[in-house]
Amino acid sequence: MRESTRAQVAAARRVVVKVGSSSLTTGGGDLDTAKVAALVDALAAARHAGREVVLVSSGAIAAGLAPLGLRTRPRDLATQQAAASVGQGLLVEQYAQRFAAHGITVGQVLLTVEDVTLQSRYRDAYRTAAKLLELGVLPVVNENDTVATKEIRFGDNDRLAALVAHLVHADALVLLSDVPALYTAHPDTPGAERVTDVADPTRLVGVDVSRRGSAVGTGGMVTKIEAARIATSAGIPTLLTSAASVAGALAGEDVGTAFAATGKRRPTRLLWLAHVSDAQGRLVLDAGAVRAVTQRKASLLPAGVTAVVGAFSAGDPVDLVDPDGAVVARGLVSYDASDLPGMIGQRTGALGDELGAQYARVVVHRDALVVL
Ligand SMILES: Nc1ncnc2c1ncn2[C@@H]1O[C@H](COP(=O)(O)OP(=O)(O)O)[C@@H](O)[C@H]1O
Ligand SMILES: N[C@@H](CCC(=O)OP(=O)(O)O)C(=O)O
Repeated sequence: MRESTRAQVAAARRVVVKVGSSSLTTGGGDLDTAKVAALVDALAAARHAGREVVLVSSGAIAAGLAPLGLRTRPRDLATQQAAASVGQGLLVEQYAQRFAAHGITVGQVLLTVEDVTLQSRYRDAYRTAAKLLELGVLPVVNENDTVATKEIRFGDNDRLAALVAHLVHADALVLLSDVPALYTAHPDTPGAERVTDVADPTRLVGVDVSRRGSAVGTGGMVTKIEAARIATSAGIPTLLTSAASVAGALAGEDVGTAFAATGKRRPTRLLWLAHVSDAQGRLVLDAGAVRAVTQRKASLLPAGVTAVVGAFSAGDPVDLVDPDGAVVARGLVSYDASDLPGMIGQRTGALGDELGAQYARVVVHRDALVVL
């Protein structure tokens, strides 16, 4: 029989643990040092048991509130970035001090979307993380909030954690929040029940995650489910529970919601493309091109495109849709939207003769394309 997801989490040698702002803050939204200490104790015990831990921690904005005299979490991006700039150092200082008391050194890793999407950058990010782990350092990861702009932000750390789990070749992902598990509806709803196991994402039909998360967190359960989907589709078992249950989760106890691994690993860049990016436009494909792209895994050629929708630039993610408008794939387009109308429907050879060799290229290369 296949090992249960909880047993896989318990056996995982390299674990990514993500903790949300809601689990690290006081009712007023400030950093709660007692909560940080409790988390550190549990993770230090895992480390001393010979496991490798990568911590993805939110809380930079929360930690910056008090020093800036802010009473509530700012809504505008610029003030959030300023708060994160002030708070990130304080957050890592907390971790560094607490882990040092257990004889563990931490290293700060701040990532942007590009670090896990551009091939050269994610190799660098992987190398750094691998070296830190080899040196016995516990990486503390957060989004590089101060430089990330709205268009290219993860926004919440749930999806970042799933991509980091993939990046560092983790054996399991543990998502910690302020609720013990995913419930069939918001936990305040009468009759809401714990979802104990999710064999595959189709089992979530009917689970209501529409209510927003806590006042300090971002994304609520929607982004946690999305993170679990990213990780499990890449072969990484995922457990969602409260920060208070982290030790139980790492020991394989019957806590939280366990999401079973459903797929195999694939390049990180393509994971991002499938799950995180916002498509900037659409290319409508004829039936032959749909078959070529989805079944033969071929590149998309100008001859198979019947219409172009949106104002995208070369390099942007676009959706590839079938003649009925259903999204079949997503890819990074090689041309600006304004270049395409003169090319579509034509054979690449003819285009090369007519417009020059640079126009004989594919519209979306198969290496920059993910079938959905
Ligand atoms: N079906 C559900 N099950 C559990 N929690 C839910 C559900 N729907 C909404 N939530 C909310 O999601 C919140 C956790 O998300 P969030 O505040 O973003 O946390 P974090 O800071 O840990 O990322 C919970 O506090 C809860 O209010
Ligand atoms: N990077 C931000 C975290 C964004 C956020 O709020 O994430 P989360 O609490 O995990 O939903 C911070 O450190 O404040």
